[in-house]
Amino acid sequence: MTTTATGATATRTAVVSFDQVSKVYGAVRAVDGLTLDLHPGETVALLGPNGAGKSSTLDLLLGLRTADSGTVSLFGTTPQEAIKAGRVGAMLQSGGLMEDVTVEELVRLACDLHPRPHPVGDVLARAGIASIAGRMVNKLSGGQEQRVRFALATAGANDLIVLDEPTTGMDVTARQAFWATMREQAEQGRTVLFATHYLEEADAIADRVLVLHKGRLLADGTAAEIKAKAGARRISFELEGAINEDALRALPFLASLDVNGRRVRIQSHNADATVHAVYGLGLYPRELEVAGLGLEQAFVAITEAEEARNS
Ligand SMILES: Nc1ncnc2c1ncn2[C@@H]1O[C@H](COP(=O)(O)OP(=O)(O)OP(=O)(O)O)[C@@H](O)[C@H]1O
Repeated sequence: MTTTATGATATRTAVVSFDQVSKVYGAVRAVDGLTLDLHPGETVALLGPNGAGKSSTLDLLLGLRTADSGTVSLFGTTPQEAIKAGRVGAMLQSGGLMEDVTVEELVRLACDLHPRPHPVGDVLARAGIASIAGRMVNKLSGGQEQRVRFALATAGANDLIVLDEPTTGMDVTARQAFWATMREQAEQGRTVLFATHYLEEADAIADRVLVLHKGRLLADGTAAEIKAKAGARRISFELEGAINEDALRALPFLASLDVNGRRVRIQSHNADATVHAVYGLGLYPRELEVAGLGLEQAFVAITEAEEARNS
């Protein structure tokens, strides 16, 4: 149920819906009771350390694997039905490209197979591969291959685009062009879900971030909310003279301490109280800075806290 700006309540079908979904490989719970809904027009980043279950989640979403329990639905139907209807485009990490064809032939094939295809020329141009359209697929660089995968994922009018670490191997220019295109897709109401190891991409591009750890959802919110959830702030200053690390380590609300030469870096759960205590030690911190955590630090803090809870 959604409440609109006018206060009216409307029901909208989730683009993706996971209800208590689990996937087990032997003793490994790759996906563990995952429940979440994605909505039209959202750009969602899926973050998690190696082995967190990101690829397994995307495989379940795309119907490439079957859940051991729970239900996965896309647009209120099964993943297979949604894909058959041409509503989903995917760009996965693995999976070789057909080799003995040119880039254009491969893209044309993808367009021919799509129920709602875009013109081949548009697809090539959008993916930045018009200039290499005549090249054999087996002669491409890693970054060019990624662009071809991207073209295949956007060969038709999909409502959901699923990307597993899409910019791996792309240079900075290709990466920027890629995300500009993805933003356009989201502005047109498409839902974009991407798994990434580049936290700065999640921070810059996603309007919603899902943090997965051991197959469970640890955090779900905007990048700002995830940073706030980590609950710590960064304090940085310089000290003159010998530094007594033991005294610093005993500061209140300390989450971490790093001393490098004269520079002291602290993560604190209560920055005001920690800084006050630094002065209380009779120290005179110079070039004092207090800032929130970056997404990367928040992500590490959240997953480490979960590890500590489980150990
Ligand atoms: N086919 C499989 N057989 C057995 N175990 C598997 C299989 N696929 C994945 N796993 C295990 O399930 C867990 C989740 O793996 P998954 O590939 O989904 O994680 P990921 O978050 O995508 O990791 P990465 O960031 O390294 O790509 C891991 O412990 C992995 O070893």
